[in-house]
Amino acid sequence: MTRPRILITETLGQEGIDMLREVADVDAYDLLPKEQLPEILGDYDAVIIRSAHRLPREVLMNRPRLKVVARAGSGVDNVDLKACTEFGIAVVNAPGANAIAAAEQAFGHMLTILRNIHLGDAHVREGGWNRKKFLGGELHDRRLGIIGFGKVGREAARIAHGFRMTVYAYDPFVSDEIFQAHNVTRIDSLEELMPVSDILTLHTPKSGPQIGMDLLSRLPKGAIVVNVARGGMIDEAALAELLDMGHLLGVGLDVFSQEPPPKDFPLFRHPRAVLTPHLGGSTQEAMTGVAVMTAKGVIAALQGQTPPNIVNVPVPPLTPDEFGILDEGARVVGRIFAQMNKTLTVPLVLTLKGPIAKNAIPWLKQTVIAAVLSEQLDGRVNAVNALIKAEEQGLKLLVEEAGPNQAPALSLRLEGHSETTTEVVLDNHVPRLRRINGIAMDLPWPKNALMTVHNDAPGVVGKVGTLVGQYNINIGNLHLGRDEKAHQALMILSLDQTAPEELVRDLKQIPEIRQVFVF
Ligand SMILES: NC(=O)c1ccc[n+]([C@@H]2O[C@H](COP(=O)([O-])OP(=O)(O)OC[C@H]3O[C@@H](n4cnc5c(N)ncnc54)[C@H](O)[C@@H]3O)[C@@H](O)[C@H]2O)c1
Ligand SMILES: O=C(O)CC[C@@H](O)C(=O)O
Repeated sequence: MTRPRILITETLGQEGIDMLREVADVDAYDLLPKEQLPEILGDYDAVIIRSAHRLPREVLMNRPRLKVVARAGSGVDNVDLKACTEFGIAVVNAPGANAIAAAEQAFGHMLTILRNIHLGDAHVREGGWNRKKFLGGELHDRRLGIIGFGKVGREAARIAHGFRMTVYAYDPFVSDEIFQAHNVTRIDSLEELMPVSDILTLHTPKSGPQIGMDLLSRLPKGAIVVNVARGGMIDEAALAELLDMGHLLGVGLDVFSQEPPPKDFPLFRHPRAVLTPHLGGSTQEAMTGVAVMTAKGVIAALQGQTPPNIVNVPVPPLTPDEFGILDEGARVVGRIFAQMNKTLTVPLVLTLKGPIAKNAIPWLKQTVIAAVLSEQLDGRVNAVNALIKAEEQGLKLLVEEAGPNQAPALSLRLEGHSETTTEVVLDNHVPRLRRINGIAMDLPWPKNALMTVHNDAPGVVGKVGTLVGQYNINIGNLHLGRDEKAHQALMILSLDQTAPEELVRDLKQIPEIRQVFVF
C-alpha cells in the first residue's frame, strides 16, 4: 500500500511531525507561500494548517485525494466546514491543547497595561528613570468579565482567582453547574456584563458576539479590553476612540480583523494599546500539545477511524473502550446488512438494545449509514458525509431503543421485515454476530471474514474448505447457520488473510453457492 502524503503549511511541533513521519511522507514548511497551497493541495491525503492559511470551498473542491484537513489549534474558522462535510473530508483540530497558553497571554496583556510594563521598558532603554510616571494598578480586587466560558475562558477564570479577582462570565451555551464549579457568577446578557467588567476579556469563536461602541461605552471608566480570541469581533475604531476619550485605560489585542493589521490601523498610534502577532498559542508547551493531538487525529482519520478531535462528526463523550466497541459494532452491522439487502427502498430501523448512551445516537446513526452506503455507492462515503449521502439516496434510518435491561446490542432491519434483521452484541471487546438475515448465529466478528449463502445440502462445507485450501489460505474458524424454511444455509469463515477476487470467482462456480461476500 502506498504511504499517504501529508502537507504541513506552517511551523508544527517536531513531536507531531515525527509521529506523522512514522506512517506517511510528510512535507513540512515553516510558512508555505499562500498562493502555493491551491497549486499543490491535490497531491496530498492530509493537510495541516495554522492561522496563516485559509481553506475555502473553491480550494477544497475537486481534491479526490484529500481525506483530512487539520487545524493545528482550536479555532476552525479558516476552514470551510460545510464544504469539507459535503466532500467527506474529516476536519480535526486540537481543542484545549493551547488553552492555558491563550489564557496566560490574556493575563500578559492585562498586566502589561496595568503595570505599564511596555512603557517602562521603552523609558529605561531611552535612559529614563521616572517611577512616578508609571504608577500602575493591581489585578487583585478588580472585576474580570469573560465573554465565552469554554476552555480558554475557564482557564482565564482559574488564573483570575489566583489573583483574587471577582469573576463574571457571559456564555448562554454553558450550564449553571459549570459556572458554579468554577466559582464564577453567570451574567445573562452582554449589556449587564459590561458595567461589572473592570477588565473585559473575549474567549468565543469568531462567530461570537459583535462588540461595538454601544456595548464598549457601558464599561466602567478606566476599564481594559483584551482580545486573544479572534479578530473582527470588537470594533477596533471604537476601541481607539474610547482610548482617546480616556474612557478606556488600555487595550490588549493578539488578534485583528486583518492579520497583520494594515499600516493605518487605528490603534497603532496609542501607547496604551498592547499588540501582539497572534501569539496566544505560541508557547513551547502548547506547540507540543497541539502538534501531538493534531497528529493523532490526522493519523486516525487517515486510517478510517473517528478520532475524538474530529470536528465534523458528532463524536459522543465516551471512554475509548466504550467508543471503540460501539464504532466497530456499528460498522459491522451496517456492512453485513448492506451486503445482504441490496435494495433499501423502505426505511431502515436501527434498534439499540441495552445501556447505550443516548448522546451517542447521532454519531451511531451516521456511522451505520456510512457503513451501509459505502457497500452500495462508489466514491467516498464516510461518517462525515453520511447524512448528505443518505438524503441524496432517499435513505431513511429510524432509531428505536429497546430498553436498558438486556445485553448491549445493535440490530438493523428493513422496516416491517423482521426476516432482514442483522444483530451484533457488544458486551466484550469484539462485536459478536448474533443474527444475520434472521438466522441465529454466535461468533465474534473476525478481521477477515468470508461469507457464503448456499443451498442447505450435504457437501457444500467440504467443497468451500477445499477451495480455500487450494489458495493456501488458512481457515481460523467456521460458523454455520441455517434457514430451514428457505432451504438456505450461511457459512462464515474467519481467514488469515482477505479472500482474493479469484477465490470469490471460483467459489461462485460451486453449483450450491448462491452468494459470496468478503468483509
Ligand atoms: N490567540 C490564539 O492564538 C488563540 C489560542 C487558542 C484559542 N484561541 C481562540 O480562543 C477562542 C476560544 O477558544 P476555546 O478553545 O476556549 O473554545 P471553546 O469552544 O472551548 O469555547 C468557546 C466558548 O464560547 C462560547 N460562545 C460561543 N458563541 C458565543 C456567544 N455568541 N456569546 C457568548 N459565548 C459564546 C461557547 O459556548 C464556548 O463555551 C477561539 O476563538 C479560539 O480560536 C486563540
Ligand atoms: O498558534 C496558532 O497557530 C494560533 C492558534 C489559535 O489561533 C487557535 O485557534 O488555537
